[in-house]
Amino acid sequence: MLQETLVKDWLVETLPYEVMWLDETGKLLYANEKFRNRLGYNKAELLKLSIFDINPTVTQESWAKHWATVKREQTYYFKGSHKSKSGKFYEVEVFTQFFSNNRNNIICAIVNDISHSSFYKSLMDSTQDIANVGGWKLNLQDGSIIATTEALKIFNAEDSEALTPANIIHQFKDPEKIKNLLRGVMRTSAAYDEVLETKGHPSKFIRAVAKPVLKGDKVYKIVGVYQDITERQLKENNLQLFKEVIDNVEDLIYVFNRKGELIHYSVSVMNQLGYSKKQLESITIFKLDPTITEKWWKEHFNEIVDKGLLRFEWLALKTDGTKFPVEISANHLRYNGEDYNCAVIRNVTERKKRDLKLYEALEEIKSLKERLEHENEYLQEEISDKINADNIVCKSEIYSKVLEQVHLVAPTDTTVLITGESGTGKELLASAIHTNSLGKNRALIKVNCATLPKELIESELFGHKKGAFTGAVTDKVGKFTLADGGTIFLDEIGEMPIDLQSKLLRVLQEGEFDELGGTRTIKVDVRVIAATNRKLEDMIKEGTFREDLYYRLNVFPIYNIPLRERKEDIPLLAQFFLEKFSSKAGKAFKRLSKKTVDALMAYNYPGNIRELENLIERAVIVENGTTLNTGSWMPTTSGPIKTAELLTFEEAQKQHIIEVLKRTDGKVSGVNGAAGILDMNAKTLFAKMKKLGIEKQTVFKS
Ligand SMILES: Nc1ncnc2c1ncn2[C@@H]1O[C@H](COP(=O)(O)OP(=O)(O)OP(=O)(O)O)[C@@H](O)[C@H]1O
Repeated sequence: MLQETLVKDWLVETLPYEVMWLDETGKLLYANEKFRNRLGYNKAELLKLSIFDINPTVTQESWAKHWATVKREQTYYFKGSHKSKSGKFYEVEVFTQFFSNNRNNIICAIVNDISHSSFYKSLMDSTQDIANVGGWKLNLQDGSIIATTEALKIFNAEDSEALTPANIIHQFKDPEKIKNLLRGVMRTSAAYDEVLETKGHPSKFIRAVAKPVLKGDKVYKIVGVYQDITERQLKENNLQLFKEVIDNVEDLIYVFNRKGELIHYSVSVMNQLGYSKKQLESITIFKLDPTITEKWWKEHFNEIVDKGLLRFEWLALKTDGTKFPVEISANHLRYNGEDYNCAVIRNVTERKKRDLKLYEALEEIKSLKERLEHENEYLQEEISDKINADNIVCKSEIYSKVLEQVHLVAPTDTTVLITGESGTGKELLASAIHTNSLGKNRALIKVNCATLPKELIESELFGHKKGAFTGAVTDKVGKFTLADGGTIFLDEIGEMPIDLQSKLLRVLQEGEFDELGGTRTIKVDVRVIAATNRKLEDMIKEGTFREDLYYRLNVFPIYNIPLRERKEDIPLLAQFFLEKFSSKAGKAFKRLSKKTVDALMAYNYPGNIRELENLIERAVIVENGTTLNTGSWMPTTSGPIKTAELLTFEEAQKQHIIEVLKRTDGKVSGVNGAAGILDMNAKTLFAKMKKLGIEKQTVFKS
């Protein structure tokens, strides 16, 4: 029997369950080792305890009820919580059995700690783990709290005790808030569901949910959940940040669906267009802009879906009816199988204003350019006004008077004698007289008396018959015959040999002459224009020019003024030559710089207009650009002419020719010859040299 008791004791002690025996008063009669270990008591301590120590939620009243139930049912199963010696609670399932022996009644309870073991528990744990959710239950009767592992993990707590209201509030950044929430649920059964931020770095965002469990109208327990939503919250915070960024950008951002319904918009839409949040709640593109038709929207939407992105300009409409220019980037968005048009709209009013200003500035530049062109045209016109039909440039009053004389005498058949320095334009005046004369349709026959050898002048002027002199192999028609009915221009008349002068006088007086080597007298009706740079009066005195011829020629004298005496003409003449030679040389010159004009004006031009003409021709060759600037081509400015330095024109010509010949080593014609440099016909230069007594020996002697 004893043996049997021992075996039973041994069996109970080694059972894999916690076992305890209780009497009717709730006193512990026995507890096996497992039970003692779980609660943390030794055998002696344990035998002093009652059920009220082990489960503080049990009252005398509830124990009596429980006793009665177990007695009646004999076996009874329930779940509850036990408190260890250290004060920690843990959940248990209890199988109770009622024993009655010789009026000794006991309850034998087999207790199973289910806080860690059950399948459901582990399922719940992993669910909690995945969802970062931890549960807790606070018993308001005894202040005991049970919390799941996940709940402990969220707060880095070792045991449930850390989650009691007194402990938990200090975990949060705003302890007052959680305190109030807990107070609310305890006192007024107010459930809560809040997101609270914990202390610490980094902090956590915890969703705290709690509900009262009522017994009658009294809050008996609070069950709650903590959920770590830090990650989600941060995402939400970021999203919120993005949203704020979007809302705070200047651009308007709209998202429309295919139907044209406004799905999302930035706050700027309200600010800039004047809408309220409510007005935008269920608005469509058609209300936002009544100019948009359903058909247009459909096509536009499809185009965006097709191309992915469309950029265009538009006028945004404000609620007050005013419009402003915008630039729209419409993007295709595909989300959850739906197409959206996300439009970013930029107010371009300022840019447009700038564009307008730019446009206006451009227009102004254009009109200035046109004005300049007109001015240029005007200048051109002015020049062409000054260049008359005879290609004579004239601005000066003094020269205008000369031209007046030209026009006065031109339509008459009066003989004209044009005098003036070389290069002043005597030949040009002769042409002008001719082109304004009645015989203008006939050619102007020109004879340069200086270029012809003396012995040939007669035949040149009057013609000859074959055999008239040695070398006269054919008949030759003279220039007077050619000029019959028209005009003959006798240039350098001062070079006319004295013995021919009487023959010329006869033509002038009687309109007839005898053909050289012929028998007949030829009658002609010729208008004579003669020119000379020599002082004929002096020649008369010297006996080299017939006085009667002089008077016959000098019926209508025109004195051509040297350029230095009509400097006002220089700018126009220079411009005229610049254009003439520029187009001839294929250059781009359009104008002369002021400096160039000033320098040209400062020069005295012993060679007169011809010298200016040659100067510009040279400049056009050596320079480039559109504006002619001064350069090496410019002659050194001649200062005021001192009387003592003044040479006679002939002497000046002689010295100049000698100077040139020295440089060409006496070469007169051909490449690099003096005639080329002096811009003269070689024959003329030979004649001139002869006349001036220049011989090669003279050149190399000096
Ligand atoms: N007023 C002018 N406007 C434009 N060109 C002119 C003017 N006067 C002269 N010229 C030009 O100057 C150059 C010299 O003129 P022109 O040959 O008529 O002078 P000239 O007095 O006859 O000279 P020379 O006595 O040496 O024969 C010519 O090319 C001529 O076209």
